[in-house]
Amino acid sequence: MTMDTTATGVSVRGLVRSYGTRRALAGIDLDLGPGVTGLLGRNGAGKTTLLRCLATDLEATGGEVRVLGRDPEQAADRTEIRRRMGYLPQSPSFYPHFTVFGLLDYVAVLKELGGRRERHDEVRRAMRRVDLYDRRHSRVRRLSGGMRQRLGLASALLGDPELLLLDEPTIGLDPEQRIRFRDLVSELAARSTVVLSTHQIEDVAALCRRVLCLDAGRVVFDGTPDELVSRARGRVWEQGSRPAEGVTSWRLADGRYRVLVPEGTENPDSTAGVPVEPSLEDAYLLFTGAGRKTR
Ligand SMILES: Nc1ncnc2c1ncn2[C@@H]1O[C@H](COP(=O)(O)OP(=O)(O)OP(=O)(O)O)[C@@H](O)[C@H]1O
Repeated sequence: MTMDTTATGVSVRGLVRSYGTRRALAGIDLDLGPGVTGLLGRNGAGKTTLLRCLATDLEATGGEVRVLGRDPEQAADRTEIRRRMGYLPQSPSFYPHFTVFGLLDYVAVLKELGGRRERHDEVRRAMRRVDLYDRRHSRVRRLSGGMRQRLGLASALLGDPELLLLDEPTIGLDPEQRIRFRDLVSELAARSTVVLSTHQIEDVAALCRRVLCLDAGRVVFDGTPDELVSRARGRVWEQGSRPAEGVTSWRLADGRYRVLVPEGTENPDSTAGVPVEPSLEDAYLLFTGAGRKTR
């Protein structure tokens, strides 16, 4: 595969990242452009590690990475990437004594967002976008968990980034804020590349044109949400009796069992039930390694 080094999006070839002897990313090839791409996978699959490599927060152990056409291994390119990218880490940490406005202004200074007036306008815009304008004078330590998450999002949105990397962005948001978030990201994705790591299937269904399923540091599915569901057809069953050990299944309200049959295997109880139309959640569970032991 040749490398796409155009100035938009992300291009990755053979990306490996190890922590000591543990391989968190085991050879990833990717090209990402405008729109929202959902990064799915169970705990430990490598999602955060991949986002951190793209965000210039972690160096690759092997392979090649280009972000907005730049090479994160070069100091000048790294600075340029950081200026043009927004990153919401999994557990954003803030200076607790800063006010909401003060903190965002500080980030805006680091991002070199214009002169004082222009910068303050941008900070106000970011606060309004995440509905924190009324709390602009509040100290960070006095915000609720969901408000802190929104503050992290506002900081990622500063300067209308060309690339937005969001690690589990809707954790702790109430339903109203979650809908607001979707609206905002969907609007941004019309012109920017957005990568969203999440366990929230509803967010994937609402936002993502493309999904990547990671399992043990590899991409095991790359396609649209509809294609993910199609691939699960014939692999989701409902049956009256409890399935055999070792198969992922759960009891439904009517006492029947929903059973997931992984690719390459057959339902051992096929006479006890019938295949049913898979949901996106079924497909997600099937292609992110449900039922196997965590590493
Ligand atoms: N700083 C670290 N030091 C050592 N190992 C790490 C470190 N960060 C992650 N790992 C390991 O790398 C693997 C991938 O972790 P990563 O955080 O990328 O997964 P994830 O898909 O984001 O998981 P989650 O859904 O739980 O956030 C895991 O096996 C994890 O234990």
